Amino acid sequence: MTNDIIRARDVHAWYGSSHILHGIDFNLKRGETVGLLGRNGMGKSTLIRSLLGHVRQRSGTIELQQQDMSRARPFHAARLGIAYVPEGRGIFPNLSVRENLLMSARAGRNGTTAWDLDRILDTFPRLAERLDNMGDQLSGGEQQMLSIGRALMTNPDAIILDEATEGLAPLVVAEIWRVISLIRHSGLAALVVDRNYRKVMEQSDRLVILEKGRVVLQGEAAPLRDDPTQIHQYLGV
Ligand SMILES: Nc1ncnc2c1ncn2[C@@H]1O[C@H](COP(=O)(O)OP(=O)(O)OP(=O)(O)O)[C@@H](O)[C@H]1O
Repeated sequence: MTNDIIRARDVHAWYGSSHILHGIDFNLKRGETVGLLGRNGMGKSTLIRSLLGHVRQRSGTIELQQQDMSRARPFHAARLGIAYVPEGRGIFPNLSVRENLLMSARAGRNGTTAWDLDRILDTFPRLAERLDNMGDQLSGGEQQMLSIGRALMTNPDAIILDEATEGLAPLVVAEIWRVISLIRHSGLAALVVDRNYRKVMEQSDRLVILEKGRVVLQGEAAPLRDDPTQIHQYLGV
């Protein structure tokens, strides 16, 4: 049995007549954290959105949990245990923190309910203090925590975080990275996109770098951390 939660081969994607992804191969294995890097507009979000079925105009082979996703719709990915925290969050503004969390609660594919309300509130003490506040009364950082909390409440096998720290104050950013590290060490697989490439390198087992819709570098994170010359070259930093 393969260990891949996500397995994609030769993925192309288009927005109208703009050809954005040009034949991408990508894997996410059980339990690993992959950092997806690349300068602005290189196709990171488009790759994620294509893998999950949000981009209609796509081709190639995409399998989630060994199931063919070529015709699948976004809710299939969620059902297969792949939780997505999109750029710009996605919470219910008119529901309380508690309601937001409880409405996402469900057992994982293997029946686990390891992530329940108590564990989320232990993980995010800020949410515990705001349980009865409405989503739209939260700060940006609290909304982001809630969005991650909602994803974890589904007891997924993998979580995808696209720019989870974008636009947040430094203390909140540090808090989100603490949780990303905790998620990583909990055994859940993760795919992480973030502008802070140093943090991504530090928190990933493997790195994938995109340039103009192609994978230009991928490999174990440790050697790339030790010698970041290539990373600097591709990221222009
Ligand atoms: N909905 C859309 N319609 C048309 N073009 C799009 C759309 N979304 C993204 N693009 C274009 O596709 C290309 C890849 O964008 P994408 O958002 O995937 O990049 P990214 O690597 O995630 O960068 P960023 O960090 O800026 O989000 C860019 O040229 C962008 O302008």
